[in-house]
Amino acid sequence: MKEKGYLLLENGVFFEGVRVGSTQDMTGEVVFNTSMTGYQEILTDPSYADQIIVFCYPLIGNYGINDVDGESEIHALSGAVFGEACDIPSHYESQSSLVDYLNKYNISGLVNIDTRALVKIIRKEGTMRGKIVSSIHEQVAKPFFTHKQHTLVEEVSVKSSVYFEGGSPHIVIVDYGYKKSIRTSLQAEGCRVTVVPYSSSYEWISSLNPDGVLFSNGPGNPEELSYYYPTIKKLSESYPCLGICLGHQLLALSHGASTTKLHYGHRGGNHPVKNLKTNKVYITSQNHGYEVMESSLVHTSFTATHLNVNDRTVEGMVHTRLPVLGVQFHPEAHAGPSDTSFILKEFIQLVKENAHAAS
Ligand SMILES: NC(=O)CC[C@H](N)C(=O)O
Repeated sequence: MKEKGYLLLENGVFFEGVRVGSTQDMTGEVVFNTSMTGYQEILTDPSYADQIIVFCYPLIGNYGINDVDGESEIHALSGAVFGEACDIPSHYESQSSLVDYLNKYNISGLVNIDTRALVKIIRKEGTMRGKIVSSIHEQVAKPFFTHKQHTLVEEVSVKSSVYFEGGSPHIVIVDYGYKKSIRTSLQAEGCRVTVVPYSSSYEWISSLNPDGVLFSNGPGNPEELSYYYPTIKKLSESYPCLGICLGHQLLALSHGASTTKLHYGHRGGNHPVKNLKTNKVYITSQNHGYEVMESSLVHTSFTATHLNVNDRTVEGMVHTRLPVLGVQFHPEAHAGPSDTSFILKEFIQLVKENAHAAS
């Protein structure tokens, strides 16, 4: 028997659908992703911790779930909402259906939702919290927040350092909830990689003798990590650095810039980003709810290198003196286009050049 379920929004509006996966009631920030494909990568991106993902594309699950495309072992999201979930997938790599996958990993899901109407509300009123529940009665009075003692990053970061064999250079990833594709892109370029917990000290990281440091993507408000700004700043003054998404925001904040929350965020695989030097536009993969305020970069030695063509948010920056850069989008792709994969190559080149300069 199919069990009825509801998505209740903080503004009182609710949508009725059918429960799939875990039938546990869940709360989270309701965000939408416009990607047509890449649902497995999206469901396993740790940056979605404490969020309910609404998939805009009406039919999800067509090519099933495979053994290779997960971006992390963790399923940090609070829940997922679909128009239709395909239960007869077809693909040579497919190992299970989307619904079997949601069941296996205890992910609360909801199908048969008018995602178009739902996304219209979020676009108009802005991102808000919501709940996936089995019964609507008496829900409005119950809180939309689950009180947490710790930051979301603490939930998803590695607990101790992990080393991945490879050649040169040696890159340390400071893990705020990193996507596997960031590491594998570095390894594909010949790097050896050490992934360290988000709370690692400057002394610990420098004892690993990195040639470069990469601050990863991750969930939540970057300002929750203000305690770590001095460490991040010191690392960026000592090593070539790249920040991706949350890592980009943290680099900016640690140098004195500010961040603010976007009305409904950028989550999808076709966000146009303009390189301000060349005027070239790249189609990028994105997943962020906060932005670095362009006006605040004057308090730092960073200059904006990329802007989002849709709303002019800062999508990239470079330090004027140090070999340090940040991108708000995802050069590692997965989900989404790999058109900006050269950013990772350029970072490795920067690391190599600076290693030569130092020796
Ligand atoms: N993917 C990310 O790193 C997201 C960064 C941050 N949590 C934001 O929503 O803006």
